[in-house]
Amino acid sequence: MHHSDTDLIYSKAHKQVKDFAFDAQVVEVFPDMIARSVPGYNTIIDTIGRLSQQFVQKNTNIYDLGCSLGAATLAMRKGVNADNCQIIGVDNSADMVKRCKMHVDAFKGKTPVTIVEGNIQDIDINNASMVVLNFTLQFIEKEQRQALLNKISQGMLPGGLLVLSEKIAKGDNKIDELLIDLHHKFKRDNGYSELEVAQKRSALEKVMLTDTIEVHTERLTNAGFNHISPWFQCFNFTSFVAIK
Ligand SMILES: Nc1ncnc2c1ncn2[C@@H]1O[C@H](C[S@+](CC[C@H]([NH3+])C(=O)[O-])CC(=O)[O-])[C@@H](O)[C@H]1O
Ligand SMILES: O=C(O)C(=O)Cc1ccccc1
Repeated sequence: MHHSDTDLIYSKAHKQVKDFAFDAQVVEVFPDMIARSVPGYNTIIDTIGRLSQQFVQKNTNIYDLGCSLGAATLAMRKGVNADNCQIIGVDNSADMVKRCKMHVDAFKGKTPVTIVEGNIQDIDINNASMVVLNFTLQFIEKEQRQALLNKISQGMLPGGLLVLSEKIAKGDNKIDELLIDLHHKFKRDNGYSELEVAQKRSALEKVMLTDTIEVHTERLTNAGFNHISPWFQCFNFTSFVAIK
């Protein structure tokens, strides 16, 4: 197992910082990278587990879209009490999927899990009582986000729950500067250097585009969710619940 490896990807100066990608190098250090980079990540994963106890209905499907190494999948497999359910985790990074399958196989649970390599925009969503988009929508082209949420909503049952976690923007320059600065200080406190923070920021610039809480709420409303609210925010990281 390599999941305690330290993220040193941006520790040396790069002549040119390439766009961020979920390749083998990132997969190797991903648990360390995400825990040191996303404030509240462990709280959000634990809460997804708790929500699965409450919202998953018997004889239904549960989706973890952009599952990476399966942290939310494993939290839900622990949490689900309902009978005859299955969890489907999807990721389009072959390196992630390979390692995710190892994580899933390393533990046992009564709810079966299938990890699929694919684009979440192409897969079929049906009979779903819970869907997780934990920091995944932010990597989808902005013009394609509404269509994806519509498809998810159409595959969900009444009373079903979507958890949507995203890095957000406030649309107020002063506040955005403050929240980004707090996030960078958080990363500095977790051992990243100024250089690492700066190079990661430029690697993400073109591939991870943020929306405001208002834009996310409007999209979820348009997609047909009936009850929508942020339930978590730390700096510029927010998680929403949306109930069908
Ligand atoms: N179109 C796509 N189709 C499928 N997968 C995609 C797509 N675009 C990006 N991904 C995948 O979405 C994941 C985003 S990480 C999610 C963390 C996880 N949810 C966690 O709870 O630990 C978030 C982050 O690193 O900030 C990566 O594994 C990508 O390969
Ligand atoms: O590292 C950052 O600055 C982030 O915004 C979060 C993140 C975490 C892991 C992969 C990509 C982005």
